[in-house]
Amino acid sequence: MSVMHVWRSLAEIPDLGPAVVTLGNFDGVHRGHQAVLRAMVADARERGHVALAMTFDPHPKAVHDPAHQPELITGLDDRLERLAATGLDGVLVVRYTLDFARQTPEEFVRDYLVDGMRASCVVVGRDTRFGRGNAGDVETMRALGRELSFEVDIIDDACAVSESGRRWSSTWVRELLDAGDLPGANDVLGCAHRLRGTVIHGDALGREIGFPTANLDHSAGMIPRHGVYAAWLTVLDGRGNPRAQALAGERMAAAVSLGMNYTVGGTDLRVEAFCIDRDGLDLYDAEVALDLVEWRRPMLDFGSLDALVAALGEDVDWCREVLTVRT
Ligand SMILES: Cc1cc2nc3c(=O)[nH]c(=O)nc-3n(C[C@H](O)[C@H](O)[C@H](O)COP(=O)(O)O)c2cc1C
Ligand SMILES: Nc1ncnc2c1ncn2[C@@H]1O[C@H](COP(=O)(O)OP(=O)(O)O)[C@@H](O)[C@H]1O
Repeated sequence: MSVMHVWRSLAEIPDLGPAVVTLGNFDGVHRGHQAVLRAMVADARERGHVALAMTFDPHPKAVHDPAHQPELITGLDDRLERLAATGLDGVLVVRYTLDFARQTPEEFVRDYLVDGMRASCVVVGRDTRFGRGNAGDVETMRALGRELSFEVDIIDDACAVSESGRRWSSTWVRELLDAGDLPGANDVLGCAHRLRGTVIHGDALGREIGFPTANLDHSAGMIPRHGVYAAWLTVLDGRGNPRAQALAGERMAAAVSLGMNYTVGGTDLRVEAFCIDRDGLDLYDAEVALDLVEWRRPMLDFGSLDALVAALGEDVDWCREVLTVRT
């Protein structure tokens, strides 16, 4: 598989010939997104054109309405990784600003889609909106296509609906994550929900009670319902820690605790992972990913460390079993 290009500005895009182009936030790159993108890639291949997408960072809502911006399902790194898996040839990441949003629909289409990305065909949903004040819609795109000589392909609704009849959507994924329904969320996502972060120092109590936990300085991935989860921990980058780097890419079974450590008087959100059957790890400073598999129970105040330790033993047994079944 060829590597997907990632461009941060129009000026970086080389001439790759005519392109089938789509645009969107692609939050989570869920199965609806994947279906559309795969169909588009297949169509581009048939035409002998390249398949390109435009995506926005930050999320437009974060710029227009910061008070109501949604927590993104993944950070940009995971969005790009998942976009690459659909076979796209390139992605333009547009730095979304109020200035960018001020372009008229025509300016945007001419400068970005036609001159910048060389669109021979633009793929959009029925409810697409673009340009200043969201003035552009499907009809605007069709009219601009006639004027500027590109086709407009409206996404087939069949692509957008799951077997249950509900439309695939980022909102659906967020609802499932809020409910702690990880098998459900992972099904809509088409892959495990991933949290990313750097391993930092906690209170150094874990090693005393026999359950050392890698504490994450959480940097990306929507925080789902608090509680205990079975998960896979992967070291993405040792970041100067050679012992962690030696484990890079290896998936380790983990019991994850996500929330307030009430038993020890905790009042802030902690994201911690105990790697099962792995003694003597050193993960400090590494960038790690947690792929969440299943929620077990809420965070509790056990009243004593002894009771907490007993519960952790049971949690770990449960996680070991869940992760053996779901490889
Ligand atoms: C699987 C698992 C479940 C946990 N559940 C709880 C819990 O229900 N309540 C709680 O107060 N702390 C819970 N913890 C967090 C511990 O309190 C925490 O790991 C311990 O205080 C050590 O923290 P440290 O890494 O900062 O040293 C859990 C930890 C793990 C690994
Ligand atoms: N099985 C393991 N799972 C997770 N971390 C481990 C494990 N074994 C050793 N470690 C190391 O121990 C650290 C956690 O120990 P802990 O006493 O909880 O300290 P802290 O409070 O700083 O997290 C982790 O950051 C990691 O480097």
